[in-house]
Amino acid sequence: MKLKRIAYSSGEPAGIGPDIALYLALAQASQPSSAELVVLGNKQLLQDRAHQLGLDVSLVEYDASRPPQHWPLGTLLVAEHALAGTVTAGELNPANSRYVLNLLDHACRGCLQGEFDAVMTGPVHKGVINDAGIAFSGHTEFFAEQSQTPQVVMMLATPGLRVALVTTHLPLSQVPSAINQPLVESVTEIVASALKQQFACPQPRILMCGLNPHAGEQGHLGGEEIEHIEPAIRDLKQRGIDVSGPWPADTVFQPHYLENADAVIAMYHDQGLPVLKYRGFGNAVNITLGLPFVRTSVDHGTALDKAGTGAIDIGSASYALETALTMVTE
Ligand SMILES: NC(=O)C1=CN([C@@H]2O[C@H](COP(=O)(O)OP(=O)(O)OC[C@H]3O[C@@H](n4cnc5c(N)ncnc54)[C@H](O)[C@@H]3O)[C@@H](O)[C@H]2O)C=CC1
Ligand SMILES: NCC(=O)COP(=O)(O)O
Repeated sequence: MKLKRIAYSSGEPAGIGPDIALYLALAQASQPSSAELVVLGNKQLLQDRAHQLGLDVSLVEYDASRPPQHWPLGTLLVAEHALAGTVTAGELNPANSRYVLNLLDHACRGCLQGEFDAVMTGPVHKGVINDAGIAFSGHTEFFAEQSQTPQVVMMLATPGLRVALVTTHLPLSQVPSAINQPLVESVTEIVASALKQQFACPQPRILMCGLNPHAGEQGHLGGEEIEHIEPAIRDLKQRGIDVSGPWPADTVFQPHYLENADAVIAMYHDQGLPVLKYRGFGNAVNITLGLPFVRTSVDHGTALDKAGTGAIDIGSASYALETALTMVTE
């Protein structure tokens, strides 16, 4: 079988994204025999970080014209991108924001054009990218826009729980007006189809959260359930999708409900993700559903306080890599 070529965009240079690449190169479990990992990043930065961490990693320049191959433990293949400013672990420098975006551009273009079979993203710092004058709300939205995909879905998964979101990086004040019946339906359809095709759930069972406390309490605590979410559920059921709700979010995340479900759909970021991270932080993956390519990501952020210290956990990165590989080989 042909080896898969997976891109790892190493993200914010002052964060732990580069450290993750170095530790992955040294971890047997993270060197799958069926894939070649290409780190999109900067060789000097990786060399400096390896030195800071006391790691012995051999950096090899990536050549896109050569077929993927299996590299020995301790070797890291690097697709070179130039930095614009100095990098100090833990200290953000807006001068490097364009570099971060260049990594994502390469990843997206490479996946669309067949250079890469999938991308796993390292963490970026959304704030510093915006500080540099570049509007950016997240990888999810960036990859959707770059690949001209009108609707994608953010789903995080850890063993025993998958949580997908109707809205992603939106100020809380804008969430209620963003929720409407067509959006709830299209998100649910993407989740149901991905569960079937990419996650081996032949008959996906989906639990849908309400937006308001107690799912609106029959309209006494908010009207979005009656106006948008319930009609969407009725339509989806008529189309054969096994979805129930709207459930109060403080009820549905109980084992009693979750044990009979393949995914929960939450209405907004902080309704679903804290539960997911409480259950599986460090052993969870973020997946963008609906893109024309496979994109997975770590479940955490830039961890600026840990960059260059060696006190990091690469569990989520390993899981994200493994998930990407499973998704491209299925
Ligand atoms: N996939 C991505 O690109 C994501 C990026 N972010 C960005 O990260 C930035 C910082 O976000 P925070 O809320 O501080 O979350 P964070 O995940 O960076 O850090 C929260 C805490 O967890 C620790 N931590 C995180 N990952 C760790 C790891 N692998 N090993 C050991 N400790 C780890 C950190 O040291 C910190 O104490 C924000 O700008 C945010 O936008 C946040 C989530 C995902
Ligand atoms: N909390 C997860 C998160 O915000 C990651 O977003 P994205 O950069 O993957 O879109």
